[in-house]
Amino acid sequence: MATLMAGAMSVVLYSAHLNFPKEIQGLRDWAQALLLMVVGVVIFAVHGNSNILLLCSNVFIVWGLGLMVIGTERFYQLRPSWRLFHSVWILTILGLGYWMWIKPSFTTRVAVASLLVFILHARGLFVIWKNGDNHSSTWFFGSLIFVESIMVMMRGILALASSTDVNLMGTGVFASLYLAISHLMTLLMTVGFMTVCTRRLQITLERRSTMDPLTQVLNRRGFADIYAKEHALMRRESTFMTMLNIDIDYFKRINDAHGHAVGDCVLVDVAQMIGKALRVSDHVARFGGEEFVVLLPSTELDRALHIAERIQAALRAPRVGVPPYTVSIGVACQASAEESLDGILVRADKALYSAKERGRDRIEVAPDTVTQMRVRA
Ligand SMILES: Nc1nc2c(ncn2[C@@H]2O[C@H](COP(=O)(O)OP(=O)(O)OP(=O)(O)O)[C@@H](O)[C@H]2O)c(=O)[nH]1
Repeated sequence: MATLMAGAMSVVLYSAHLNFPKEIQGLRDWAQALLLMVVGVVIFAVHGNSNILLLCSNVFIVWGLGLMVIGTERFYQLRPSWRLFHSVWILTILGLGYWMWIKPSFTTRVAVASLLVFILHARGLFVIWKNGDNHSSTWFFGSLIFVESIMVMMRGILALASSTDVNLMGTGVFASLYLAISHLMTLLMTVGFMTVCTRRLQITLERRSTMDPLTQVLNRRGFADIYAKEHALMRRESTFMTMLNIDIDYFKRINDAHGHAVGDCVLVDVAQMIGKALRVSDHVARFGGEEFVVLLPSTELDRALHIAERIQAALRAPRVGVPPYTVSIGVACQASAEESLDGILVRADKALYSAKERGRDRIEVAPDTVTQMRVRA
């Protein structure tokens, strides 16, 4: 029953894959893996004494477990290890076939199959350990695979010790425990997939709501969140911060002359070039259209002007793939924690307006900035 429910859950995973094919990878493999494992378990339940059906059942289960590893690798944006997948799959068919028909040995067969499955689990665990974040969903997912691998390893060791208890058709204590845990694990594994998937979804949605999709820098909302944090820090440590309001000159002409697609490339270019000119502690956002805002924490006017000049020079330099363009920059420095985001934005905007009025491709400082700095001094 638990296994059949896991099969039903694969539909949920598949529909999540259809909704977020790029953001959450690996879901399709996980959904297919669950279905294959369900098929394998059903065949095992009806195989009676047929070796062919037993082999088919194992092939489906190992196929499913292999796809689970591929899905986990894709989920963490790694290249899928198809070589391992195919090797384990082929070795399962050859190994089981050999010890079923050519040199029949039940315990060797179990030991070999357990080793191959253990290899797949070990790879899955390694991927999660190396790439998973320190979050309860990752721990839960990893723990399930860990328990599964321990069970499989124990079965392999017991088989090597020639214990008859590893026969899953028998009534031994270990066999019953193994079957019960395996069925439960298949169901829990779908829960594990769902928890890490939900976590990834949460991160994706948060990112979508705070990032500009075209340029991949912050949007207005994301910028406001960052500003609030920097503002609190500024109040605590009594430092300065500076805002640059950057606007592309005659952007409409670029769109008109080269088309909207090239205009979009210019916007991406601006975001990238600004990003390169900043420290990791600085923040850049696109406020819509061709207007960008940069927040420079703990930065006084002189240093901010130097950064603004560096950005202008970098953008002025000719580059392949984008038409030449310039930017105007308005600079406003915040020395008082009493001022709000809107306040400093208005001042930076006024400075930008004045740069535009005075001929563009210029940097202008908001007049109140100098007064503020003097008061502060
Ligand atoms: N390609 C592209 N263009 C955009 C986007 N958002 C706004 N625009 C265009 O940006 C142009 C802005 O034009 P204006 O506000 O007149 O400014 P400008 O031509 O840069 O002139 P100045 O700012 O005065 O130097 C408009 O033509 C908008 O259609 C976008 O996401 N992509």
